[in-house]
Amino acid sequence: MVSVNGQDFNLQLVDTAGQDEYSIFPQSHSMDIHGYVLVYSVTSMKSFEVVQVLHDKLLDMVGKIQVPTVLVGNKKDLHMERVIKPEEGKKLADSWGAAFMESSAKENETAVEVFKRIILEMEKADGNAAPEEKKCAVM
Ligand SMILES: Nc1nc2c(ncn2[C@@H]2O[C@H](COP(=O)(O)OP(=O)(O)OP(=O)(O)O)[C@@H](O)[C@H]2O)c(=O)[nH]1
Repeated sequence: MVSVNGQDFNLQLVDTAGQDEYSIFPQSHSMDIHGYVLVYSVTSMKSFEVVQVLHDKLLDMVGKIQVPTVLVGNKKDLHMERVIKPEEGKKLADSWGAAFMESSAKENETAVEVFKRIILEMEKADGNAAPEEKKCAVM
């Protein structure tokens, strides 16, 4: 349960198995899913390329030009190993019409923030017409 703007959201999370750009994206990943969190590592150019391929596949699968998405650059605590600048992540997210943030799984606070952001994106897509409590499925 996550609270955003005084409203409680029941989040149901679906984690994908490790993906690479060649893996098939099962149709089930588009059924009953309201928003997507795409995560790359700021220490890996490969992962940054893979999220771009995954995003393309995702749009193909859901058949829309935009879906509520948050692009997350994770491992921001690894300063010495960083290869992707925040501006590059932001630019990519902007090109998708998605929200962007950087996080560290080592900081609980940024992890919670990711879920708050995807709820806001889903709300935006939903036109903010909100019943008392919502169920959201996030992948
Ligand atoms: N320093 C640091 N390490 C992290 C962070 N997030 C994940 N890791 C480490 O990165 C490794 C992979 O993390 P996972 O959570 O298994 O990554 P994943 O993308 O779910 O992996 P698969 O889906 O199994 O491919 C683990 O050793 C984590 O401890 C982070 O924010 N900072």
